[in-house]
Amino acid sequence: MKLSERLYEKAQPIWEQSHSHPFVQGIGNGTLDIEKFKFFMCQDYLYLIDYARLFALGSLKAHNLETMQTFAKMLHVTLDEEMSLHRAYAKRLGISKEELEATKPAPTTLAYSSYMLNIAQRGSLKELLAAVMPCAWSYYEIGKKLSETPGAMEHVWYGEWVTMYQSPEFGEVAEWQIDLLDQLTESSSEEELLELEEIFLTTSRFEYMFWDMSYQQAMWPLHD
Ligand SMILES: Cc1ncc(C[n+]2csc(CCO)c2C)c(N)n1
Repeated sequence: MKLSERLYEKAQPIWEQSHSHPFVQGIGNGTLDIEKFKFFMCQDYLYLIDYARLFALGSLKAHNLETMQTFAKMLHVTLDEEMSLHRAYAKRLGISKEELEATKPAPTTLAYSSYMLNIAQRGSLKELLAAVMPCAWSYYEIGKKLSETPGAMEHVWYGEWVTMYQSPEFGEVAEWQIDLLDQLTESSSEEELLELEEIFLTTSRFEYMFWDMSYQQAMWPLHD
């Protein structure tokens, strides 16, 4: 069994909770409160800045030129395509570029980004991939499922979001990460596979927490 098949199976209970979360359902059926979406967009923008750094670390840790190039391409896709979606949304939502960039990270954003950066800096390419994979993969799954709801891709606010994440281009990013980790773990020990599984499940849980944080607009306690 490939590692990705095992990870997919193990993560299903968590991913299903994300999919049925009211934030995700609200994007699909268009009922999500726009204030919650604004909160999400600002926090996600910060998240993507750190996520892009992970791709830079991937390039650094890659074993060959082709892998370096693909990480560099994903870095570009994140900074210039995915974050362009956020910049365009911010404009429509009345959030200035300065305001977007001055967003303070909420506890969950900080915990999630810090965890991934820590894993990626200390570990090899395998640990890095296990940490980043739920992001691209679970978003692609969510995008595809939500795009099946009639009207979801045409919704005045959430249509562009659904259209972007269900796109084959984002599917390819997820598939490339999956194939590379499967290839790198062909002869891994059970002990190593269990460690990678734990990382993958941890960032899957963080994905769920990110939806929930956005729904609750959960900032720091005791902040001014
Ligand atoms: C919390 C959070 N998790 C995942 C994504 C989605 N995502 C992050 S990087 C990437 C690959 C190419 O840029 C994708 C699809 C997000 N935006 N925010």
